[in-house]
Amino acid sequence: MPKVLISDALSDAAVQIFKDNGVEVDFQPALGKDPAKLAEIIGDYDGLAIRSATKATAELLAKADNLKVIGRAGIGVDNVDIPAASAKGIVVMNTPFGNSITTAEHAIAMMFACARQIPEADASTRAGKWEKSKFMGVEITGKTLGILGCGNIGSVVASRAIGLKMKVIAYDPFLSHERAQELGVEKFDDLEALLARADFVTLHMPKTSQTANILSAERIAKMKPGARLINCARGGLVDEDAVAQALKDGRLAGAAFDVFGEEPAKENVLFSAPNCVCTPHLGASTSEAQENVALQVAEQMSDYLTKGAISNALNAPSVTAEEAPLLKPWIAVCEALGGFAGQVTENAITSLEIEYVGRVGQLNLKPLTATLVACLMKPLVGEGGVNMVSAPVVARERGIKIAETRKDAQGAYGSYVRLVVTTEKQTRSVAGTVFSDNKPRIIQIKGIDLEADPQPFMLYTTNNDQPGYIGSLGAKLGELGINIATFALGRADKGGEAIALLGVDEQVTPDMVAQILALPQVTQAKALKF
Ligand SMILES: NC(=O)c1ccc[n+]([C@@H]2O[C@H](COP(=O)([O-])OP(=O)(O)OC[C@H]3O[C@@H](n4cnc5c(N)ncnc54)[C@H](O)[C@@H]3O)[C@@H](O)[C@H]2O)c1
Ligand SMILES: O=C(O)[C@H](O)COP(=O)(O)O
Repeated sequence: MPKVLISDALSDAAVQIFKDNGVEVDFQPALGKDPAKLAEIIGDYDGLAIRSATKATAELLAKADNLKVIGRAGIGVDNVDIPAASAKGIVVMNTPFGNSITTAEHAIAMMFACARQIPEADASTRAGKWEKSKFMGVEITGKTLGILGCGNIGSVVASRAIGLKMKVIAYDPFLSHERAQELGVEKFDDLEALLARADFVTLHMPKTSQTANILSAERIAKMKPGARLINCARGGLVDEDAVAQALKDGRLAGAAFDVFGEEPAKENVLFSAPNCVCTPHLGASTSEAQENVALQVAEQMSDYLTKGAISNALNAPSVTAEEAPLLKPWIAVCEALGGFAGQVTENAITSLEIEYVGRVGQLNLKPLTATLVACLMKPLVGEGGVNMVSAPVVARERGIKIAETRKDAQGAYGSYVRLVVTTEKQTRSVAGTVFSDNKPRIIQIKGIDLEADPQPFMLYTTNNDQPGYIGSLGAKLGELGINIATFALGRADKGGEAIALLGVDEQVTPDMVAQILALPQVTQAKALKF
């Protein structure tokens, strides 16, 4: 039974979902704040369910020897080292929509709070001051709202703001003009032009290396005098010192921050700035959103751990629960083809062409290609160096071009996968299919037909097609104490090149390979391991 650790304050609805799906679960919500203790026990778990308090750093992941999936009950995954997770084959998934409405509502609430200084007015009233003239606010109706990042949350904010009779303008390089029109927002291509125009600016973009400090001191200086700034996206997008100074100088009339450069924010320059409303990262904190994201993440993680289905992953292709069983036998074919090619290829690979022929071409090809490439790269980069999650990136880093083609059913098998590997010196191919027993077979090597059943240990030889070879190979293996489990043969033409792919009961050692190579007809011999 797979085992999941919940190390953050997820709704306990997640616990029941895991149990109902046959997943053992440990609910330890305080662990996210105790990285040392988390590191001690992480090795016991197949899955880790988190919010933003748990930091899934490279150091933690180095100890996570059994971990297969990290599920973020929420949106932002800047607390997960995704490259480190990918390198270990850990799928990272989030719940991209579950808290969008709730967070958009918080941004709107913060806009009102800062337009009417509600927190300060509340504190003053409770203190018995009745400072009616001190808290002069502004109307929102008719004002211009500038949205930075108009994705899931930004577009909900836009629709609510339009309902409040605001004019909405948006800066988002990935927002199409059609989508902007559909949302009823005016798209700005120039961020500074938007800043000069907007009465309120609200951020809804992820924090990445491109967006960090996007509202720098220079840009804050270009905001419309008297504007108000809301950040319910991520700390680090805005220069907090510059905002505090602009509030003190009166250049900005107000600000509202839910997120901070350093969290938990026990101290921050904004806390003492005038007209600044602060909340402790509450954007997603409604019972509705927390239930949504907890249920969703528990379903997604269970589906992956028990059925191999992948959804909302940031570092792996999606596979539905319906697709997973259909893909399984073809994944085995891709493992065999990639494993074979990776072990027999001796020169630097420049390109791979993967042909999906017949019905296999109707499946989701991304996981098939990723598996094939991972198995092919393993002998080249080492067992721990690549997996299905990291394979496309590792291949790209090595300058290997990958092409996928779908072809109509053809040949005796109708449906098969053919891998063509081009190196600096030559082009070679290997093909495989699924037999009626739902097991993989290698059906062609270098254009020569054969039928080989992949085995954990194999021996591959090429030879000149002359009488006596099979006998001398069998005798040599007998002499070496190697038991033959399966024996597949093929040849191009009579007297031409012939191939043999044998399943054997134990690993053929390099010394044994040298003795096989010494047989008169042999041109190539390789010990293979799958
Ligand atoms: N305060 C909270 O509790 C809370 C809750 C949920 C989400 N968030 C945060 O809100 C942010 C937005 O979430 P979302 O679900 O809307 O994400 P999303 O991916 O749906 O939208 C983000 C948008 O930002 C845009 N973008 C990317 N780079 C940009 C750039 N350089 N300039 C302008 N726009 C850019 C993208 O095109 C996209 O449209 C994330 O950072 C998320 O972590 C915070
Ligand atoms: O990215 C998110 O989903 C939000 O920042 C919510 O974070 P939280 O789950 O820690 O409240």
